[in-house]
Amino acid sequence: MSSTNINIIDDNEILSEKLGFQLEEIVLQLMNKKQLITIGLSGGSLIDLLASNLPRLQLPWARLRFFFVDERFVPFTSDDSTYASYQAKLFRKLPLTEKNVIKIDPDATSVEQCAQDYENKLLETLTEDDKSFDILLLGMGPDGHTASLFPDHPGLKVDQGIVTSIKDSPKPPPERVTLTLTTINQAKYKIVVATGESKSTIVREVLQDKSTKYPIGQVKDLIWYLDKAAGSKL
Ligand SMILES: O=C(O)[C@H](O)[C@@H](O)[C@H](O)[C@H](O)COP(=O)(O)O
Repeated sequence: MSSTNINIIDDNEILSEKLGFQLEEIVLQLMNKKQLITIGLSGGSLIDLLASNLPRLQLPWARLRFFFVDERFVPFTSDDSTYASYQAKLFRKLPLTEKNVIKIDPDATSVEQCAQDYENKLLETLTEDDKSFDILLLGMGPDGHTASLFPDHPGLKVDQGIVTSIKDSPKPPPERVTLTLTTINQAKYKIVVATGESKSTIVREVLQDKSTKYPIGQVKDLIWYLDKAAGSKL
C-alpha cells in the first residue's frame, strides 16, 4: 500500500476536518460524472467525527444518497440505532429530505427480511451502467471487524447479494444487516477511520505486515485515517 493512503492525525478536530475535505474532494470529482452520489456510513466513533464537520461543507446535498454500511436491527427509538444517532447528531443539521437517506425497515418481521428489504432499496440507487457504491466510510473495531463483518464469522464469507444479515454479532446488539465484503470491495472509494490505542496492534498487522486475518485487512485499496494512538505501532 502506498503511504499516501495513510493519514495519521493527532487532533480529533483536525482529523474530522481532513476527513470532511477528503469527502468533499471525492464528491466534487464524482459530480462531473454522475447525477447521484452514494455514501455509505458506519456507526461508532465515526458519527461524531462526521457530525462536527460535515454541516460546514458546501456539498450538493440533493444529489447525495446516504445509506448505512451496516445497521443494527433495532427500533429507531433505540439508543443502538445507527440511523437514529445520525439523525440526532448530523442529518438534522443538513438540508436533507426523506429521499436523501436510505435506511432499514426496523419493523420487518425478521432480520433476514430486513436485509432483503434494505437490499432492494439500495439496488434502486444503482444503475445498469454503474453497479457499485461510490464512497464507503468504514470503522474498525478493536477485533479488526469492519461494518458488521466479524473475524471468523460466517457472515464474512457470504458472497451472494449485496447485503447479508447476522443474528449473533459478537458486538451487541446481536441482530444486524451489513454490506457483504464483496460489495464493500467493489465500492469506488473506501475510507476507514480508526481511533484509539486499542486499534494500534491490528493497524500495524494490517498495514505493515499486510495481514488479511481480520475483516478490515480484506478490504482492498483503503484510504486510512488514524489518530496518533491508533497509528502508534506503525
Ligand atoms: O455497528 C457498529 O458497531 C459499527 O458500525 C461498527 O462496525 C463500528 O464502525 C466499529 O465497531 C468501530 O467503532 P468505533 O469507531 O466506535 O470503535
